[in-house]
Amino acid sequence: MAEEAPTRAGFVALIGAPNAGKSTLLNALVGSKVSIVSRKVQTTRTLVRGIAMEGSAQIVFVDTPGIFKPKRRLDRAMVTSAWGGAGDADVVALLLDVRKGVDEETDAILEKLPELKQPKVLILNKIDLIERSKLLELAASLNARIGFAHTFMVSALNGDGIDRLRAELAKMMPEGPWLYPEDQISDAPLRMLAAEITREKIYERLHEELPYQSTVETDQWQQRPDGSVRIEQTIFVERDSQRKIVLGKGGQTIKAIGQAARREIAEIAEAPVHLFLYVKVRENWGDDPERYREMGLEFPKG
Ligand SMILES: Nc1nc2c(ncn2[C@@H]2O[C@H](COP(=O)(O)OP(=O)(O)OP(=O)(O)O)[C@@H](O)[C@H]2O)c(=O)[nH]1
Repeated sequence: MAEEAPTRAGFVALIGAPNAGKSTLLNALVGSKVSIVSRKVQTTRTLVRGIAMEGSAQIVFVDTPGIFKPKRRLDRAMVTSAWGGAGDADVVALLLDVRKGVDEETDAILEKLPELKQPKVLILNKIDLIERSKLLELAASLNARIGFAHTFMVSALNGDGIDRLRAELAKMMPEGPWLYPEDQISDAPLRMLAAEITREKIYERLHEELPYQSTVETDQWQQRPDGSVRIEQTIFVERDSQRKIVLGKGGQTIKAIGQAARREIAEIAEAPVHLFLYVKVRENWGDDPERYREMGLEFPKG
């Protein structure tokens, strides 16, 4: 039997200011439509943005929104955990628009980067827009400031440097089994985003009664022959009293949550959506470190 290369899999936290070209880069790296993870949904937690395959390696790109200019109260409260999300990743990648250079926000990010222990890489994007001498100058000055393991110069728009970037990131992934089954790679970001949208709708309506006490999982994402999508999600709460709050009187609350979520999910899915929501009590939810990890939150120790 021929010896196969060991499988590798890991997370790359992609940090980039708005308009640095994250969506364009992910589309180029992943080769499927991931830009659906739109500007509109300003979520706060670590989000899977796309999954790239390179040989036997699986590279899961996660986004840590909220690091740049946290505006909303919840966002501000969660910035620490957004950084925590970056801390969980195997590689932290800083994406920079070379034409824009280092502005105030990026400067603040650069200040914080050394606190993260894992390898960091610098991705200089939009190299099609500036002169080579300026590009090299920028690369040199950033490398003098932070010990980047690699510096990549790419144009996400025309594809320059993308194959090399993907190949090098693959080598940085730890050996281990893939994190996502192959047949879910293309819709994993959508599943997660849909869960995030529903969670956001719950938060909008119930944050006083249910601060951070629910999670949402997308159990089913099924394309139907008529072009619509059937989605089933489970909302997990800690106690039966919370389940009643989520359901509301005569099911009014969950109905409203479902309607609002369905509208937004249909936009990202670009298809009519049938959304089915279930509410379940998960006992001792708060004691399960795995749940915290899934949300990109650190498990409170001690
Ligand atoms: N010239 C040039 N333009 C680029 C390049 N990459 C991205 N852009 C453009 O930069 C703009 C912002 O790109 P997006 O991919 O939407 O960037 P983003 O705002 O970081 O993505 P989100 O995080 O999803 O909001 C778009 O107009 C892109 O076409 C590049 O390599 N060269």
